[in-house]
Amino acid sequence: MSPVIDPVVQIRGLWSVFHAGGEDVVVHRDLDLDIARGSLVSIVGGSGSGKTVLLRQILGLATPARGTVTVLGEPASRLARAGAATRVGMLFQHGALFSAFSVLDNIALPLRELRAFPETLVREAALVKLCMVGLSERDAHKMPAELSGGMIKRVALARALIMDPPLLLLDEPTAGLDPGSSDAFCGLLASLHRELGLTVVMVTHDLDTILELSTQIAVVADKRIVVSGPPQEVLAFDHPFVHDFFFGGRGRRAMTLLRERGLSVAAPPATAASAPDLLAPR
Ligand SMILES: Nc1ncnc2c1ncn2[C@@H]1O[C@H](COP(=O)(O)OP(=O)(O)OP(=O)(O)O)[C@@H](O)[C@H]1O
Repeated sequence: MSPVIDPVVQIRGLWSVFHAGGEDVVVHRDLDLDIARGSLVSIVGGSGSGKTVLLRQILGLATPARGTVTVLGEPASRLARAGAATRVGMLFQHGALFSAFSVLDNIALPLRELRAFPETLVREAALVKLCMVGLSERDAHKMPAELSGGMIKRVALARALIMDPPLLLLDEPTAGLDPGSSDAFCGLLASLHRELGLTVVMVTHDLDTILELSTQIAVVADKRIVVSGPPQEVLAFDHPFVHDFFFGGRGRRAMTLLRERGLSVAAPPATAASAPDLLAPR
């Protein structure tokens, strides 16, 4: 893995260990990862491989048993303190909205909690973010129970972005969405990434999303990052997880779908060795 200049996230020698049933469970062993400014990174790996724990380490919500996690030049543990929302926005997989609050109040919450700005400014900022995620002012006073799954994700995204953080973390952003809503949400992420110059890190199993959006893919296997780099490089990497995930049945279907949608993707190869041909240069 070649070092990244000026990384937004830099992880070195990370060990994540939990104590369960009287035993130590090692989830990450000596894991390294660099995330470059402005990249859109998908973290992939098998179920239980430690992807969500890795996001929690980046957020400073989990404590490394060993190693360092540096985010925007500071130890991640500092992010867990007040003011974190100005630096990192997080969309949790089950990041439910507060059901008793309107859409606008849900979005405004992190800003309002600071008690630093007048109410008119808070509401104006929330309205800007509401429109930024493709909702309209008509939606502002709706309650969460009145929203579709795709709208809920958009409101949660607007809330994550309320403080204009340079780094956005997403845990399974398209889980539970129908294919149409999932495509629309991917389109929104792509345009926000482009227009706001955000660094985006997402954990996802959704191959369409990974192949369509990622500038970098990081693969968690064997308790570490076994490969991290541009999609072409990762798809060519010889590892059983990479082979099964990208070239198993699901992977081939995703590649075919993307080709049908006009994304330049060559026919799946017989072996991973010819993977660099799969994706056109981005
Ligand atoms: N607080 C905790 N205490 C004990 N074990 C934990 C804790 N948090 C996570 N784990 C364990 O760490 C391992 C990795 O969990 P994690 O949720 O990161 O996996 P994942 O790769 O995100 O999986 P999935 O794709 O299924 O969501 C699992 O075995 C899980 O049981």
